[in-house]
Amino acid sequence: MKIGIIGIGNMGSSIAKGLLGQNELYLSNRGSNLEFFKDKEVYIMGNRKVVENSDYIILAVKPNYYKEVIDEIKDLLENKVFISIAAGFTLEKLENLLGSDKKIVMTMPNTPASVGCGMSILCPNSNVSDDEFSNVLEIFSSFGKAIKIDENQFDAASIVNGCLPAFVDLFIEGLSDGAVFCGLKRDISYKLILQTIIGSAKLMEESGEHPGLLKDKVTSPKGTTIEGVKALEENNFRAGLIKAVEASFNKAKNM
Ligand SMILES: NC(=O)C1=CN([C@@H]2O[C@H](COP(=O)(O)OP(=O)(O)OC[C@H]3O[C@@H](n4cnc5c(N)ncnc54)[C@H](O)[C@@H]3O)[C@@H](O)[C@H]2O)C=CC1
Ligand SMILES: O=C(O)[C@@H]1CCC=N1
Repeated sequence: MKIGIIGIGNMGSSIAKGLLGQNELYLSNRGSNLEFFKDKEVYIMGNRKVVENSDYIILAVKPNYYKEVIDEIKDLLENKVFISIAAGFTLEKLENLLGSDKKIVMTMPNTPASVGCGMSILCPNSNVSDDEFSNVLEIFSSFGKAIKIDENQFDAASIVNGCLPAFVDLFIEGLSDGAVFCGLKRDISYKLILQTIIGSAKLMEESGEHPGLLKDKVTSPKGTTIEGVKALEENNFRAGLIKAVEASFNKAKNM
């Protein structure tokens, strides 16, 4: 496939790395963040040239630059598929900026894409054909898992998808601080916490069991775990998570 990516920062470079080798890749970036790609099989050029050469164009600049870049390239998008990864850009907003006749897929990937372990949600507008959408799914599957999601589910799903890595990072950092407070060496704490989180996620995925049930299997009567669970509840752990998702959701709606 001929794929163009405009904006090679955190997400653009993660996506480009996942796509290396199997596709014709056209990249552009304002500034000089393309060192990694200089000796790779990619074409580096300006924004308009990227669009001219590609069939699928991923716009990976920050949301506040979206309008500026769309104005620069929108006359070149006839019969091409425009792919958004920006927070807060609904299909309606994108159609208003690009034209309602354009082929648009709104998506939300996440940063684990950079290690081939991303999770992406995708939602096409009605101008995108089934074959074109399959190709976009294939593009996003090359750096992790990708699923189609209904437009009315997209806003809430995009918070879980896009913002969650930062929430998980805070969780890990806090757990490590607790372990260090209790005397554990920092590097050992990260090793244990990371493997335990990966293992807990895998256990839940493979067993299909409810998280409450898996928690019950760890908590013995009068044991150590239930003490920690009580402390978490007293400090509004779950209410805090609900509020965090709600706050990010409200922000996305008002961008
Ligand atoms: N960072 C994250 O966790 C996630 C970000 N996103 C979305 O991805 C998009 C990009 O975010 P990041 O990669 O974090 O930003 P970033 O700032 O790391 O990368 C953006 C890149 O675009 C370049 N750029 C700016 N204006 C340009 C222009 N006119 N032409 C060409 N290149 C230009 C910048 O030089 C920079 O390298 C945003 O819309 C964000 O909402 C989506 C999912 C997760
Ligand atoms: O907050 C941000 O800017 C990005 C968008 C989705 C996740 N993080």
